[in-house]
Amino acid sequence: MESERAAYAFLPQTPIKSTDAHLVEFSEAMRAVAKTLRQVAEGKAAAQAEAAEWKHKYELEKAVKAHRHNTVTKGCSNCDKEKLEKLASQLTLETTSVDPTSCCGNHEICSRQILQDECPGTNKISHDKIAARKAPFKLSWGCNGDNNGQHKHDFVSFEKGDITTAERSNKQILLKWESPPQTVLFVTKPNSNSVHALCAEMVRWLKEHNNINIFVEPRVSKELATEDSYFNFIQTWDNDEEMKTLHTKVDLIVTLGGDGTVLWAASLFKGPVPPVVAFSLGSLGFMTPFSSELYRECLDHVLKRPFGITLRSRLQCHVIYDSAKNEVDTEEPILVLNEVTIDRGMSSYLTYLECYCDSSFVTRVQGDGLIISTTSGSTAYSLAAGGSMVHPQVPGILFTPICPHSLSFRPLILPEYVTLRVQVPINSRGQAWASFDGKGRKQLGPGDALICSISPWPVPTACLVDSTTDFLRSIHEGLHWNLRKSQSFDGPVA
Ligand SMILES: NC(=O)c1ccc[n+]([C@@H]2O[C@H](COP(=O)([O-])OP(=O)(O)OC[C@H]3O[C@@H](n4cnc5c(N)ncnc54)[C@H](O)[C@@H]3O)[C@@H](O)[C@H]2O)c1
Ligand SMILES: Nc1ncnc2c1ncn2[C@@H]1O[C@H](COP(=O)(O)OP(=O)(O)OP(=O)(O)O)[C@@H](O)[C@H]1O
Repeated sequence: MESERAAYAFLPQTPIKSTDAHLVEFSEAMRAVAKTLRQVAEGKAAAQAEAAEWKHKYELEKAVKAHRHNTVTKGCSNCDKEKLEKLASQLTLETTSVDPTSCCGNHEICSRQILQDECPGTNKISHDKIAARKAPFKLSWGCNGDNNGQHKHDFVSFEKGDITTAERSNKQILLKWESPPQTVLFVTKPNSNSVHALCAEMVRWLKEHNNINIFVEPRVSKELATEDSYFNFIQTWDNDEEMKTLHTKVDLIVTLGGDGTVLWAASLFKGPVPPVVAFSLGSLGFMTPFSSELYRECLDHVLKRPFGITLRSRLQCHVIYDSAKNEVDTEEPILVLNEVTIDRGMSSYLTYLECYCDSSFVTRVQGDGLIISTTSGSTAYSLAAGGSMVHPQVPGILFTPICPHSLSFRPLILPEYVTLRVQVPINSRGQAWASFDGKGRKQLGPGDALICSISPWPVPTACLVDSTTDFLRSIHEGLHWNLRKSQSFDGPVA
């Protein structure tokens, strides 16, 4: 404070003409020094006050514990209110009025009540002291002032200005029907006799045992109808417009196949997706935890009881062509459950891509290409290109180069709320190709770009046990993660 006063005292002694730039600068600098000195002094005072308060709290707690110990060891039959009041009055911290009926359950003093931070009462001085120290603030989610009203109370709570992540967002999500599901959509791997036979069997069983309405893809509808007129009750769709309304009719999706069938089922839904129960009839089956042999028990369970789901985020991708950049983009986004890949396709040239994250430049990719993956896709192509395996409930986007011609291009994981732009530079030698969950290739020429961000429509997949158990089981049993012979017992002792 002395130094600050000296700095201010010095200011009037230096008459400044507004034309004298050096002196103006000097005077500004002096003001800055004065301000910093004041802040340091205030900081020190605040730290001392806080330390004193903590010491005080500690002493108070000690006194309360000692009192409690005495009362318990003496076997008191009633809460010693008088003693407690005396003890509280000796303390400078504000105390709550102690309600003997609420604290006397065990005839002990409720120290938590005494030590509460915000406690209305009569000790005005100490209350003011606490209020002055604690500047209230709010944090909100939303970027660039765009408050879209999407609050994430499940992840961070801001009680009284204290940031806490005690409430985690990755708790297992449970799906509980409020009224019984009535309609099931079957999505099946094509060209497989065993899948076809199982589909027919499951449809029969669901109709006869649960009176469920059934939807199947047009191809399967034709197959079943020609096979047996019994299946005439099965419904399907005739065109894309009808397909777009499927989510309003279907309660549950059953997939029979491998991971590709789950990807296919997800791709039928450009918006909300009903819960998916994935039966394993493929080879790897990373996302297909249910055994087809136990389909009766499994379907009975998911139709009648609450079950765990994994909310698998999807990426929504837009291709912006240089030739059409002035036109309004009317194309619907392409939604992917695994990843979008931008690679060199048939070209033998190096892919050259410029990448941006929101408005920041990320890097140039010079190699075979780039994978932008969801966390569900982290165990697919991204894994093969050296990306990390990520639990599907982790909110993030993976940025994994394919064979980069660079010694230091490590894969990244970015937060889920960013928008990525991958652009083929105008001076690029060749073309690039984008593919979506390994399908639907689109050519990108110089100046064309791909924009992607997390879609608001995730794919809820039913868990066999829970998200984490299922994920670990898949990496162990499907990918044989970290499989190694165990070290023998005998050998040198460390
Ligand atoms: N080099 C590679 O590893 C490579 C190359 C191209 C495509 N793919 C992956 O194939 C996917 C398309 O799958 P498909 O079944 O239609 O094609 P596919 O029949 O070629 O199968 C690819 C393999 O990837 C597995 N797979 C798919 N999604 C997975 C996931 N999320 N986690 C773990 N494994 C997964 C499948 O089980 C299958 O064994 C693409 O999205 C891409 O991720 C991988
Ligand atoms: N209903 C469908 N219509 C058209 N194509 C489909 C359908 N279901 C799956 N496919 C395609 O069939 C291919 C094989 O399917 P899938 O991946 O499910 O079987 P798999 O390869 O035997 O199993 P896994 O992926 O577990 O190794 C995939 O490319 C997938 O896109």
